Amino acid sequence: MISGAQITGLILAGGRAQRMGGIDKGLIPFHQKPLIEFTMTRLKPQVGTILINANRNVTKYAAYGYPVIMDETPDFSGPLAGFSAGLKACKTPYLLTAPCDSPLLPENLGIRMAAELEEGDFQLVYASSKESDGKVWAQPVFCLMRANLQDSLEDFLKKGDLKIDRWFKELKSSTVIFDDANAFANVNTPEELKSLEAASV
Ligand SMILES: Nc1nc2c(ncn2[C@@H]2O[C@H](COP(=O)(O)OP(=O)(O)OP(=O)(O)O)[C@@H](O)[C@H]2O)c(=O)[nH]1
Ligand SMILES: [Mg+2]
Repeated sequence: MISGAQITGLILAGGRAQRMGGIDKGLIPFHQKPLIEFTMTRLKPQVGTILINANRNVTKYAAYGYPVIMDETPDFSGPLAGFSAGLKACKTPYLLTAPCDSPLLPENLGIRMAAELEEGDFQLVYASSKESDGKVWAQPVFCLMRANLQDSLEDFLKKGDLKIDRWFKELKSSTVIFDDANAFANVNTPEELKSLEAASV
């Protein structure tokens, strides 16, 4: 069985947050605390160690006591740039990613995805959420992967492709469906921030 100690948690906070007005999304206050702290609190018990992927305010993120890694490419080329930096810095056999803007992420994210990865001998497992109307949505930035995928991702990015689902299709991958879609609620705009805050007192 894959243990939490074998997993490095990668918090993705490297985006531009354009829909939030271009400020650093991980640091905006949510219930009076920087948003990233909620992802950190939920992820911490599920992993052995944490890495923070950020491209701005590195000193502020470093104050949490975890390594802060930046994208190698300075052009905000998307979450796969964060995955790539994470895989390079990862010293455990598995990497579990979660975005900084989903403060209610499942407490059993790691354990369920690890069970799926192991059972099917997959290279990568991503989360999906089931809405109340039964629709299932991929949540590809919640992802457990083998740390040996670094070369595969490098080759993919070298082709100039940035689409996360296209990389997944090159791999032996699977998904785990979580019934509580609310756990994946994410904050993209100031309005979403307000309404999620009101809904999660
Ligand atoms: N490392 C890295 N992560 C990114 C990049 N773009 C997005 N992400 C991360 O991917 C996750 C999902 O992205 P979005 O929700 O679109 O966040 P965003 O790109 O900052 O926001 P918008 O600019 O409004 O799209 C977030 O955790 C982002 O931090 C990037 O260029 N580099
Ligand atoms: Mg984006």
